[in-house]
Amino acid sequence: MNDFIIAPSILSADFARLGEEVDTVLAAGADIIHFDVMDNHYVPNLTIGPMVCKALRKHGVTADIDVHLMVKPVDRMIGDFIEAGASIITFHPEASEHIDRSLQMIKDGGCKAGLVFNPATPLHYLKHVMDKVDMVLLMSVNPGFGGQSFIPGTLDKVREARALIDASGYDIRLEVDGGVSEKNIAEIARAGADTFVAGSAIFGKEDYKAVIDAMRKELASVR
Ligand SMILES: O=C(CO)[C@@H](O)[C@H](O)COP(=O)(O)O
Ligand SMILES: [Fe+2]
Repeated sequence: MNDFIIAPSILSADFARLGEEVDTVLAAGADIIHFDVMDNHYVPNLTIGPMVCKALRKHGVTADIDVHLMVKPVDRMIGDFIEAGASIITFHPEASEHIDRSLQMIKDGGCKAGLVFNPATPLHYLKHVMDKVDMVLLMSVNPGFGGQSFIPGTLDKVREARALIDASGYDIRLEVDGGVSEKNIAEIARAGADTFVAGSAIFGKEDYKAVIDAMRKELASVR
């Protein structure tokens, strides 16, 4: 895997042509696919579930699928996504009654596990589970919709999370999700992120490769 990972969010893809959209964005240079699951309960929107993940695998997608669960309760969905071919499963700690158990269920299923922090959710949920976390996902918008503006205060939180991860000694990726584009990706990387979700910035343009290339060019100036 590259040092920096670009993870297009298929929330902004054309769902009527999802398999083709995923093939196109991977051929354009994306590293992994970000898969947003919303339940109209934890967040005020409703999207896609394990059947769609499974359908993408059946379609022939071999890239990692990064499942971002915005559902409550969390645990009921974990087994279904493991079975559907998820590679990484992240969830919001406030949406789980037993964070350690949810993380362990994901790990036991052979997937990478992660916690997602909304803009106002404190990082202290990480403290006792760092050994079970492969990914920290910082939301730079409030979850529920694509196409929102990046909340600038996220940059301080990225720095704080980077310091915690480095001090832990564990191999944990730091992902940022919401309002990421070629215009701010370098600044987010400089703050310490290594994995970048971008939905509307990529799928909102005609030429996905041009956007991903522009993002890589920006990232090349960072490290
Ligand atoms: O999880 C979410 C939204 O809740 C995201 O993954 C969005 O899909 C990102 O979309 P853009 O802000 O990049 O358009
Ligand atoms: Fe997401």
